[in-house]
Amino acid sequence: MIVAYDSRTVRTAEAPLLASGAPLMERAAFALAGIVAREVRSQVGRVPGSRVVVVVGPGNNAGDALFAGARLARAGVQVTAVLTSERTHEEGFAAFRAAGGRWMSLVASLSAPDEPAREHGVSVATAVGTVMEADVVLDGLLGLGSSGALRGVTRDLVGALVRARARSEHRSPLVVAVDVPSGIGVDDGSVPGAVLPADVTVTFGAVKAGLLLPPAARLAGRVESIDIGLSLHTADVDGQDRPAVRRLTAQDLVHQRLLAPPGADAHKYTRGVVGVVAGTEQFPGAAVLTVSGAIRTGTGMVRYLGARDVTAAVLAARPEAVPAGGRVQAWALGPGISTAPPATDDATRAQQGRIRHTLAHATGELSSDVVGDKVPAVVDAGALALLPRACPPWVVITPHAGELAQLLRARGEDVERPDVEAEPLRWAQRARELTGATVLLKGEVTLVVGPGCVYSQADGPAWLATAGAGDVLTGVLASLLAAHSSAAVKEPALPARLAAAASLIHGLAAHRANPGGPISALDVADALPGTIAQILRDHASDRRTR
Ligand SMILES: NC(=O)C1=CN([C@@H]2O[C@H](COP(=O)(O)OP(=O)(O)OC[C@H]3O[C@@H](n4cnc5c(N)ncnc54)[C@H](OP(=O)(O)O)[C@@H]3O)[C@@H](O)[C@H]2O)[C@@H](O)CC1
Ligand SMILES: [K+]
Repeated sequence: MIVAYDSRTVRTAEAPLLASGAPLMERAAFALAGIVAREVRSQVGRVPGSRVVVVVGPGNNAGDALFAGARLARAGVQVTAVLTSERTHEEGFAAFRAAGGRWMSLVASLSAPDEPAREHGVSVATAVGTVMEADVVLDGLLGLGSSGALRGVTRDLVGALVRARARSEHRSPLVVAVDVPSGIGVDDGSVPGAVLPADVTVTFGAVKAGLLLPPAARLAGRVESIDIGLSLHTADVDGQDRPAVRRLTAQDLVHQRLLAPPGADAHKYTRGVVGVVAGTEQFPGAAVLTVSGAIRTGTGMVRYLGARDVTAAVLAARPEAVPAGGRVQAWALGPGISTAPPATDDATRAQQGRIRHTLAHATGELSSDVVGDKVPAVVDAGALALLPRACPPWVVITPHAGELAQLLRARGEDVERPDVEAEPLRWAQRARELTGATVLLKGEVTLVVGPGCVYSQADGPAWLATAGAGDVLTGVLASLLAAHSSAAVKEPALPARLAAAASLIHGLAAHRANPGGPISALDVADALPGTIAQILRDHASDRRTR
């Protein structure tokens, strides 16, 4: 599992070490210089004689970059620092100059106003020209201390660099962000203004939440986390150093038994029975995809409920499906059903009626003596408008940004799709507060918000943004919830973990369906069995040796 922390937690963990004189910045700069040297070597084949520019701001983030720059200069790299502020990290700057680093400043005076240096007050255009000739640029403008959009000359420089890189047809330097890409919301992953997109982010002590959260996550490139000696816990317990964001890996699916091969005494109810209410004559494919997603994830049995023609389509594609009600351990509700009640046709009205009835039982809203009535449910597409006012966490809603905005508006929030896209964490958390449900917000990076936990999964290729892919995900998630049905009702955070697991499996299946090329939703469903077999093969042995 990858875990990420907010800035307050990281600073709290740093404080005692700094007080005892632990050389945190030296450790950070040492590791940073090593990674930059490796990147330079892979870019230009050698380290001495290569060109690196460090762009630096006023604080300790600049200190990391300048000390790393000093190390690189001593290794024979031509290093130039571009200063953007009247003050910078003094010791770092002194070490950098002592190592032979060159520098220029965008401000007219740098702590010594009378010093006649031609490097003072250079134009943004001059700085951009220098950066664009480099092999690697280090973004050491701002780190944990950043607040809001970049301001002043820092904003001008970053804006000009973004434009120069977009214009440059041939080469532009590889960007290594120091701790975080400067200007992102370190804690919430927001992107309030211009940010220089990084190819690599070298982050110190712990991954910062904003590096995993959309939309900033896509500006971080590959994230390399450097251990500088902070001790932070990853456990699921309340406390100051609880992770702000988690990301599951394939290994977690096996180690946490989210995926497990059936035991010798397994039968369909131990493997889980999924009930699907999806599809109408207008959108029969959604029913096929949802049912396929559940069956191909290894569920014990799928019951399908819908109109006769849609049932025929489901059975033609998946003869294993059972076209009748009965005991169900998790529901998949809503794909292929119109999102705008009241429905104008009988078939949609019938499906909506089934969904209302199912949700009333599954959530425990209708008191019932029937054992196993309270069961997890995935609420997608057309079922979102039918969500009860208050839900337990074993109801998992799976909207995309537009659907989430619609659901929030129906609950009195003034929010549109672009607002959700700009601050997905904020709005997913708001939806959880307002509904009580676990929220899986689909996107390039999928967010899952459950009670006291946030997961961020970025596993699928961009090709996965295709019609029907969400229907398959609904089936995958219902299958996992059915396999853990009673635990998911008892443990409030388990549905969120299973939702993150479903997103991960779905993303990996998309890669497997056609590596590097176009995929259809049914291809993703068909790739699920092989993907799951691969995950179990790859990680079963390391589980045994733990
Ligand atoms: N402590 C240690 O030993 C270790 C620290 N480490 C490193 O230190 C980094 C944190 O350093 P930090 O706290 O000095 O903050 P940092 O982000 O460099 O500068 C903040 C200053 O920027 C300014 N500013 C803020 N927002 C702005 C904006 N939007 N636009 C423009 N300017 C803005 C604001 O200055 P002001 O504008 O108020 O003058 C503020 O004071 C951390 O990320 C890691 O890299 C690691 O090496 C581990 C060991
Ligand atoms: K930075």
